[in-house]
Amino acid sequence: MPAPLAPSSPSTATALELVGVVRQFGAGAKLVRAVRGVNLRVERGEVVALLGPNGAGKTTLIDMVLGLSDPDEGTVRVLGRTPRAAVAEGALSAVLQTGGLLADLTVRETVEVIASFHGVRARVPEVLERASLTEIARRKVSKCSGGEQQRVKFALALLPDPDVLILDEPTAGMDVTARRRFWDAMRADANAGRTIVFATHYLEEAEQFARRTVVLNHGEVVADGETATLRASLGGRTLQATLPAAADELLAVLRADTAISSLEIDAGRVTLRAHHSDAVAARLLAGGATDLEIAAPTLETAFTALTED
Ligand SMILES: Nc1ncnc2c1ncn2[C@@H]1O[C@H](COP(=O)(O)OP(=O)(O)OP(=O)(O)O)[C@@H](O)[C@H]1O
Repeated sequence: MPAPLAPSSPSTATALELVGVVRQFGAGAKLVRAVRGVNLRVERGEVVALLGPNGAGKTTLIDMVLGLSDPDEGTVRVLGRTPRAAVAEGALSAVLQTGGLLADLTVRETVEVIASFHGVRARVPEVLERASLTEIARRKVSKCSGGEQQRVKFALALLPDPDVLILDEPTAGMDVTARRRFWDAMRADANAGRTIVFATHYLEEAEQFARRTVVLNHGEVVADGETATLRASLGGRTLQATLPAAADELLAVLRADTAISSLEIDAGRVTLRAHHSDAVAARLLAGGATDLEIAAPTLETAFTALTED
């Protein structure tokens, strides 16, 4: 008889493994299929962006990864164990959109209270530093900006020194400077080898911060790959040019070109998206168009192409 498999140790197990995960709400005519059979594997040390429009299922998925709810079908494993076991061991923690802080405590007091709870008071100075909170440690939470409060939550999530950190739209509502400060703190942390999965609406956050992006739409994974590859393969290039006075013939040629995925005209200027941009550019110039501009694809165009219904 083969020996039973030993449970994989946290240091070697896959950080995150979702197999056939389904989660539904309601019933009958009101049935919402929020997550429809998601398979996802994240290795240790990866930084992954979870991107998707409103209602795509990101929060539902994250809640299951954290053990806050159970899948109707399928399994979720974090470091080879159930999410709740991973949380209990301090191997998994999160920065969530919801969940309040106590307004009357200072930043330091807040972190100290939770550190005592975890039995890790010695980590307080390091964690304050990592979340860029040392300078405002004596400020009351009620006086902190939204961005600063999110960094307090980030500090709390770091207290158990988790192997896997999950963030659900951590910078929602922050201004550009606050977002940059938040991600600077996060980047330093990711470089130290933590596995990070974050949901975001901000495409540039995925581009700047995550090597890998998973796009979710209607509860399904519609793309999963290197962020840069995803952008290049799906976005095409954007070309803009001023049309000549008599442009009918040129436009007819462009409209018949299957390599051109969109074409708009505004005030005599044509904007189009195309995969074979050099050939399209040559066609535009041969047809008398002027002031040609070619822009590299952005993740935004890729994202739109993937999630447009
Ligand atoms: N408790 C619930 N009861 C009923 N429907 C729900 C519940 N929670 C989520 N849903 C529905 O499930 C779908 C997915 O929602 P979810 O919050 O996971 O999306 P999301 O990608 O996180 O969206 P957002 O970016 O707006 O936060 C939506 O249609 C939502 O209305």
